[in-house]
Amino acid sequence: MKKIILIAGPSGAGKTTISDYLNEKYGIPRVLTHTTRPMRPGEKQNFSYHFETDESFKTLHFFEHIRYGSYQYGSSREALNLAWKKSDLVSLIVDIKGVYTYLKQLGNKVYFLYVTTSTKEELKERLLKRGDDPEKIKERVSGSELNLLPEDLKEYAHILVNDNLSETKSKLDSIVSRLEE
Ligand SMILES: Nc1nc2c(ncn2[C@@H]2O[C@H](COP(=O)(O)OP(=O)(O)O)[C@@H](O)[C@H]2O)c(=O)[nH]1
Ligand SMILES: Nc1ncnc2c1ncn2[C@@H]1O[C@H](COP(=O)(O)OP(=O)(O)O)[C@@H](O)[C@H]1O
Repeated sequence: MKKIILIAGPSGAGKTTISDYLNEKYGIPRVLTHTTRPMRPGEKQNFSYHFETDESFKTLHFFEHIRYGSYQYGSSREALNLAWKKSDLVSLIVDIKGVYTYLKQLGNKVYFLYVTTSTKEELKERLLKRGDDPEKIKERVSGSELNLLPEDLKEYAHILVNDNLSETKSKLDSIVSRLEE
């Protein structure tokens, strides 16, 4: 059965790192989403995201989309189907609002992985190290941008505390072997 590992959690928790690991070790492709935010150092067009202008973003057909500050983000059904053509198991990084949409539309095809760290300080340190703008970091670690796990999503969430990367990888190994059964 086709399945999607839906990855959500605070900025800096390790969502991209996890998605990259799943891709590199298990060939689980990431469903690329579209954004109008600028590329960060090290990011590549059509690799991290499909980077769009406000104009090109308007022309796309979205499954769901959201705005974060002055930037837009969205995921398309086309991109999901494209990834499912390559593999029955795919991953997708979304924010918490996106999780509601996917659970509603795709039901038991969704394996919801909520990634977090034990402390907010760890998130801030990682984001500083990653080279994020300190003003943006403040926004990302407060309010709705923190992407806390809402009470009503707890029953669907598989919580992964990513403090230690090697422990995280071994937890991911067990998750993948269960999902591939
Ligand atoms: N709902 C939704 N959220 C998205 C989409 N693409 C990215 N996001 C979320 O947008 C937020 C900001 O992403 P980004 O600017 O890359 O920063 P990051 O959180 O540091 O990785 C993150 O919470 C992502 O999970 C999308 O297509 N739909
Ligand atoms: N377990 C970990 N311990 C220390 N640093 C980590 C860990 N997991 C990820 N990182 C680093 O933290 C930063 C944020 O991770 P990233 O995967 O970009 O998070 P997100 O996609 O959730 O914003 C990156 O520089 C990444 O290399």
